[in-house]
Amino acid sequence: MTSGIHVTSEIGKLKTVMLHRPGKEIENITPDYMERLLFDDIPYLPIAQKEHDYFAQTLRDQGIEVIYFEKLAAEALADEKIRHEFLERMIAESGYIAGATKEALMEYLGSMNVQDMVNKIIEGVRIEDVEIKNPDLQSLSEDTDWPFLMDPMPNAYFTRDPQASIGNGISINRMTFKARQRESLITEYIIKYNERFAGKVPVWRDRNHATHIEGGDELVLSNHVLAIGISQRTTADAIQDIAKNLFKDSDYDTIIAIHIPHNHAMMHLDTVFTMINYDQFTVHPAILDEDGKVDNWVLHPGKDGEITIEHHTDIKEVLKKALNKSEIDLIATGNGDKIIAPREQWNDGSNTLAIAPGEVVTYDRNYVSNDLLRKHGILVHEVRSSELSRGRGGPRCMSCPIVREDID
Ligand SMILES: NC(=O)NCCC[C@H](N)C(=O)O
Repeated sequence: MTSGIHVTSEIGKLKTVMLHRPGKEIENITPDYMERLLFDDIPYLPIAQKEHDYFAQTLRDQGIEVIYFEKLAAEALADEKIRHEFLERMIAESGYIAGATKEALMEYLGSMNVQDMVNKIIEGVRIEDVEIKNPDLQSLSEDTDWPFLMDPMPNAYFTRDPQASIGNGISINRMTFKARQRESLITEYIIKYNERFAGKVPVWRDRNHATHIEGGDELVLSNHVLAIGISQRTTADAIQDIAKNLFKDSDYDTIIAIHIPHNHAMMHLDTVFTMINYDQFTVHPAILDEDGKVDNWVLHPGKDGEITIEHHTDIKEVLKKALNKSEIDLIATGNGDKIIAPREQWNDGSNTLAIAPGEVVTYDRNYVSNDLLRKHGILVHEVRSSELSRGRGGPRCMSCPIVREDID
């Protein structure tokens, strides 16, 4: 076991990764709740789990240590006092700060063994799960059209987003939609109390903010350069805020903020742009204009804690300069075809997980993009994707690197 976090690139040999195996939370999605829960369809859980196990095994077969979010959480919450404090906060963030429902939830979840408690919180608590002994006005007037006292977290298998490993530290994210906001409370406890991380991981930005940032937008291009999407999920002011902290306390001195369309299909930068080698990236053509340009701003530390901001549109030139490369190979999703590119992007054809320079894990269904990657010299490990892809995230979204080897 390696302690702490060490991620100084998107592509350094992956040593340890955090996943979450989808559980019963997936079966708490119905057509009426899909939009609120950020799904477009209902995955078939047994197959989704099989596909996820295949993904985890593909990583293990490459010598990567796989650790699980839900297990790290249970370990972090072993102490009764910490567990009590966590439950109070989790229940408060689920809508019950005080009163009969809060007390009933405390009793119900507090009486479980810690792993069952964590799993149940992720799964969601239904109204009939809990007995409210002395009902109060809040519990009596509860909206019974909504079946949950505590909403399920079906997006928990996208471990990329609630946090992001950057250097030896982490950003614990204030997420945009209510459906995902409580996921990063679990991260907060893992980082604070799991002995693997406790006291060893600087938090570059915590979740106590009104402005939003999500891990799918945070790309670690090198040991001093980040790319961060200005997207549906990450706001420009949150980027400026994390920049201030990173420029002061870390080795990061360059942030390329890339503006992408603000929509569900392209919710994060990593759904349209990923790094797969020292000088190679996947890119969905829809983020570029007809001249291949995209608005981006490069942030650097200025004088007296100020930040300098330069506007650019030529992303190739910006990447060349930031990464000190003479050429950059941008590989178009679906080979840039009008039909294939959006179809494969929708199923995360751009969402590659690099496990070493020039070596990636991708969904098997994006065969045009995968073949193109191979033609560009990339080693591609395909994983199964019929059910997992229904949540709108691919191998990068489903993984949070904890340790990578440094690159030269
Ligand atoms: N990094 C990513 O792009 N993650 C995919 C998240 C999908 C999830 N259904 C969401 O809407 O947040």
